[in-house]
This record gives sequence, C-alpha cells and structure tokens, in this order.
Amino acid sequence: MTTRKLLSLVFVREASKILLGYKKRGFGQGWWNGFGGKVEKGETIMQGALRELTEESGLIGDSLEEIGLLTFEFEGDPVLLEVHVFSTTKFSGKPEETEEMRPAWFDIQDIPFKKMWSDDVLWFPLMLKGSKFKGYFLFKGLHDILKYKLDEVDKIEY
Ligand SMILES: CNc1ncnc2c1ncn2[C@@H]1O[C@H](COP(=O)(O)OP(=O)(O)OP(=O)(O)O)[C@@H](O)[C@H]1O
Repeated sequence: MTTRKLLSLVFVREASKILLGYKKRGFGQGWWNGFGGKVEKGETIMQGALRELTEESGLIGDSLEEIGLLTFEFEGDPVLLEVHVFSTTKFSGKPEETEEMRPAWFDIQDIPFKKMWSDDVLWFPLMLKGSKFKGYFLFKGLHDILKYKLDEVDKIEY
C-alpha cells in the first residue's frame, strides 16, 4: 500500500537572486535547496511552509504563492513524497544560519545544480520563468532519476 508524505518547499526571490539553504543534516544533507519540511498534524500546508521557512532561514514570509506540486517516488519505497512548492518576494528579517540550514543568495544565472537534488535542474527553469508546474519523478537511490513527467499548468489543483 502506498502512502503519501506532505512536504513544503519555499523559495524566496529578489530581483535576479534566489535564496537557497545548504542542508546541514537529514534528508538532502550536503545539498542546496529551498526551505521546507514535513507538514505537521493540525496545520495547513501553507502554515507548514511558513513555519519551516522561519525555522530554517530565520525569515518571516508573506504572501507565499503555491507554484508547483512535485511527487517523488523512490524505487522500492511505498512512501510517496508530495512536495508543495511555494515562492515569495515578500519577507521580513535577515537570513540567518540555523541548525539545519546555511542560507545564501544565488544569482539565478549561477544556481549550484551539481550540489542539489537531481530533479531541481529540470523544474527550476519553469519556476524561474514564472510558470506553475506539476511533476512526477521516480528515483533509484538518491541520485538517479529513472523516469519523470513534468508539465506547466495554469493553476495548482490537487
Ligand atoms: C527527491 N527530490 C527532492 N527534490 C527537491 N526537494 C526535495 C526532494 N525531496 C525532498 N525535498 C525537500 O527536502 C526537504 C526535506 O525536509 P526534511 O528534512 O525531511 O523535513 P523536516 O525539516 O520536517 O525534517 P525533520 O524535522 O528533520 O525530520 C523538504 O523541504 C522537501 O520539500
């Protein structure tokens, strides 16, 4: 029986820059990514996204927009990850290093895809041009994508 785990992933944007965090521990350790994590019982996906953004970057987000829905399957694992991707240009506070993440601004021409999840290079271009998207990725281990499907959509529907 397959089950789904709900996760958030938040990107803070500023003109031609994007804030990424270097994950110091846990799932995706050693890679750059947006800020996010598991949605907890009793909170909405949006509340989870805002909470994780603050816990991991020190920023308080405002007006997060849901821009993507990504489903990840890992061969041999019955748990599907359902990652809700958000973006905002509105926030307060200053990025600060936390126990989990070390934040840094990157120019969008200079995103460190070689040190990121291997799906990111496929869907970042859609995010960066302002599109919404839905994707499915089947992983073998943590690096190899065996197959995937990725579509631009007008809005995110579940
Ligand atoms: C497979 N391809 C992937 N590509 C890009 N991003 C991915 C991803 N798979 C997971 N992610 C993101 O990685 C974070 C994990 O978060 P994760 O550490 O598990 O959550 P959380 O902080 O709740 O964990 P703990 O509290 O430490 O258990 C979370 O933002 C999630 O959206």
